[in-house]
Amino acid sequence: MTTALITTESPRHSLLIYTVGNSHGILSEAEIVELLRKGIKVYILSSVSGHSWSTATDLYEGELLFQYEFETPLNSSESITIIDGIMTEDDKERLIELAYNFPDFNLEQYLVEHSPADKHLAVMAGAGTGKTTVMMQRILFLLHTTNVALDQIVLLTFTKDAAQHMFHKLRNVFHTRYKLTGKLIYLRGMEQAGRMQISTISSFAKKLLKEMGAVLGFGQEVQIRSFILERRALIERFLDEYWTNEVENNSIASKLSGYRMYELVEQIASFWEEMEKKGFVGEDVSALEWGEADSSSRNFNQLFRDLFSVGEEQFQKIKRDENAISLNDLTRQIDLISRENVSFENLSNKIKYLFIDEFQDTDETQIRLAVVLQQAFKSILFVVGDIKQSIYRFRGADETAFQTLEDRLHEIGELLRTLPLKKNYRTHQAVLEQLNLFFKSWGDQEHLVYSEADRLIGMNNKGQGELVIDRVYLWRTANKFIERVIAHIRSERDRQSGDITILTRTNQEAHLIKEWCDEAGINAHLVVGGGFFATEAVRDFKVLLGSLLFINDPVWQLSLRNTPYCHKPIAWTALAKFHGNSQSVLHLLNENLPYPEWTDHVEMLAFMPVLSVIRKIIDTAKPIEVYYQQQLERLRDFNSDLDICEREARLLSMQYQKNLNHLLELLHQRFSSDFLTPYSIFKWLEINIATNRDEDEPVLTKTEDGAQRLEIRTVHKSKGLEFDTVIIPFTDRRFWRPNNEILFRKNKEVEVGWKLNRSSKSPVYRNHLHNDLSDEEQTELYNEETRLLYVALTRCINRLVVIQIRRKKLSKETWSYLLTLGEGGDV
Ligand SMILES: Nc1ncnc2c1ncn2[C@@H]1O[C@H](COP(=O)(O)OP(=O)(O)OP(=O)(O)O)[C@@H](O)[C@H]1O
Repeated sequence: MTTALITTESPRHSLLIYTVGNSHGILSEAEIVELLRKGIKVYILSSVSGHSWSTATDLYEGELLFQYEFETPLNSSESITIIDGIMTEDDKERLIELAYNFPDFNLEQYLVEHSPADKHLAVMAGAGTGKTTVMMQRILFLLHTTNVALDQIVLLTFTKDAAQHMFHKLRNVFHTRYKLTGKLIYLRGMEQAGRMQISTISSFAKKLLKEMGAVLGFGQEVQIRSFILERRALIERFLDEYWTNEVENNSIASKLSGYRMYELVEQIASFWEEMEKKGFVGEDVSALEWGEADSSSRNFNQLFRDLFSVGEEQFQKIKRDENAISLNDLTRQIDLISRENVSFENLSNKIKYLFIDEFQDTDETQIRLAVVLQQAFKSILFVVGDIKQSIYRFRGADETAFQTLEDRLHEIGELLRTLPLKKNYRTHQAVLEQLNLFFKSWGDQEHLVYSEADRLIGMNNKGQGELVIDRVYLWRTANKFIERVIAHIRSERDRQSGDITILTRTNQEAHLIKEWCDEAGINAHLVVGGGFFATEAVRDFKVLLGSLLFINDPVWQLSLRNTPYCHKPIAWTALAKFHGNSQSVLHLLNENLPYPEWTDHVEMLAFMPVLSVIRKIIDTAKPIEVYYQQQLERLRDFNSDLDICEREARLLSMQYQKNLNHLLELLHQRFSSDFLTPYSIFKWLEINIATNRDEDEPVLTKTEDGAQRLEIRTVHKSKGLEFDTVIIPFTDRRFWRPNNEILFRKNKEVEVGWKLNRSSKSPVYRNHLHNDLSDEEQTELYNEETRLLYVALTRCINRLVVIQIRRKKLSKETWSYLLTLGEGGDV
């Protein structure tokens, strides 16, 4: 038994008491409350019943600060006291034994959170088991028990969304703690969270590179660019020369098999990008092994071998000359810096603790980056993830991330301990029980790395949970299916006020659902990656700029009259009588200004900075209010319930405003110069609308909209999140494999398999290695689809609605088929 003398002063982070003789241990209730008020966690496991706690402890219970469990009978007869997780091996063994008797006490989480501060730790655990939650608690543990400052902790994750989510979670943790304790350390935490290094791995690498780039020949102001055009130009030049020589030799041109130049350029560019995503850059590319090919494909094989090796060399040179690198090889560049044995000493921030969430999605170079940083700063690593949720294979991640990290650390004499978590706090027990059956069947069939140890133990039994599998036998018409999906959405909305999310595999499916919802007058928010520049707020803003620039162009002026920057819209039909006479149209438009001060604002552009004029226009035209009215009118055509229409219109206009603010923020970031003109903004917008698929739409937070949210997301965009109700509508779409593909296998050297197939009617070209790698790829693809479905199903808290489409002959390559496996394969 630990005989530490407990005073209310001694614990810095937590106190765990197993008590035999008295219901609340060696401290009085008042002393316990005093500890809680200081932000010290208290766990009391008691074998004596009868203590009813005053309401003072209630506050702390829901916030993971206080836990009291009472259970009988117990074998263990001696009391235990553990302060800040420090315990002897003996205590630990007894605690493990005890934990069997206290199922609501989460020993696994306790051990992760309190693991010694100087040890690397990997937490590999299934969905909803509290990986992110325990990461936040771990940060508190470190703040309480070591002298680390928040800016010495780096938190990395994989997507911008997840980074934002993590930031909000951490701020919330500090906020709650501050509310409960009033302690300054938490208030400071809230303030500092904004300055902490919480980011995606690539933006973190970008920052490092800016500081360290000189070593690799990059200047301080190194740029990160996509280089799409430069790379294409390189390919074109290479093909031109290749083509010319070969035509002179009268050989290859005819054998490049009907491909047009631009098609080939496109294809080669996309293969090149794939290589980069998988981390093959510079010398790696010249060292790739292309093997042999049949006579019909031999020329392509040779072309690729030659082109990539020469092209990559030239590409590297361009990047250096331009003092820029491409996004995909960011972490790799850092890796190169480390190989130059550069000291990281001069970096502005030291990294004492490096946390990485969603670790299963890191690729090999990123793992090396973690190891490089560990070595450079002697950082302690804390990585969490779930290989069953590894869904970024296309970016180079695979299921081996944890093992690779362990191996790399081992090589430099560091030890990575792995701990599991098993209790799932997210999904209602009733739903989870059935989900476990699916997961087990996929594990049995080796589609998922899953064993009995991965079985999730459901802790959520609040309210009612339900898994609805709506088995739909092939619908004769598409309309019937749409009706069914919409009926589900409506009925879930009527049922409860929690968030509802519709999850799809692809962006295209998400857009389809959005269209169906729009047509049915249901306001649903589409959250797919990179949609920002396609939003109404951005398009309307472009029209505004166009009409400021082209003041005598009736098309722009008329378009403006149909945006919320105009108070009285003019219908296109009103112009019919002018029979296309642009002067007359312009005359009419000038008589109907968008709003009274419009002409003054146009004139201001001559002497005021453009962004100030735009601000004035927004303040005067009040596009958000106009947009609200427009939406309200539109919605009333669908729905007679005014309250509902007003609510939906309010949500839509809040989103519009959020997008507009985001755009203005981007403009400020992008254009800091005084010489900014409307034309430069216009051009920038035009390019981004046409090409930018990376910028995400900012999402309304729960507190902002305060109402039930209905969202449509791809599964990739749902990573790390949870929703009261999840609806999964498309389950019969066949897993998709591209016609053209490039595959890699790492043996002694890296082997490349490629396949070209323009359409189902054209011939297939491939090298022999592609034949070898193709089956493996098929299995990988299947397994990744299974993992994607695993992520989708595990996002739900209470209700899960899956529309399972069945046909007489159901393709095995569908989610529907995977779902039948869980029911014993009844297809
Ligand atoms: N000990 C706990 N007690 C109560 N609720 C908890 C506990 N741990 C986690 N939770 C809750 O369980 C839910 C899932 O937690 P979290 O998001 O941290 O899991 P995760 O393992 O990161 O999930 P995923 O991998 O699926 O994204 C959250 O709502 C969280 O607040």
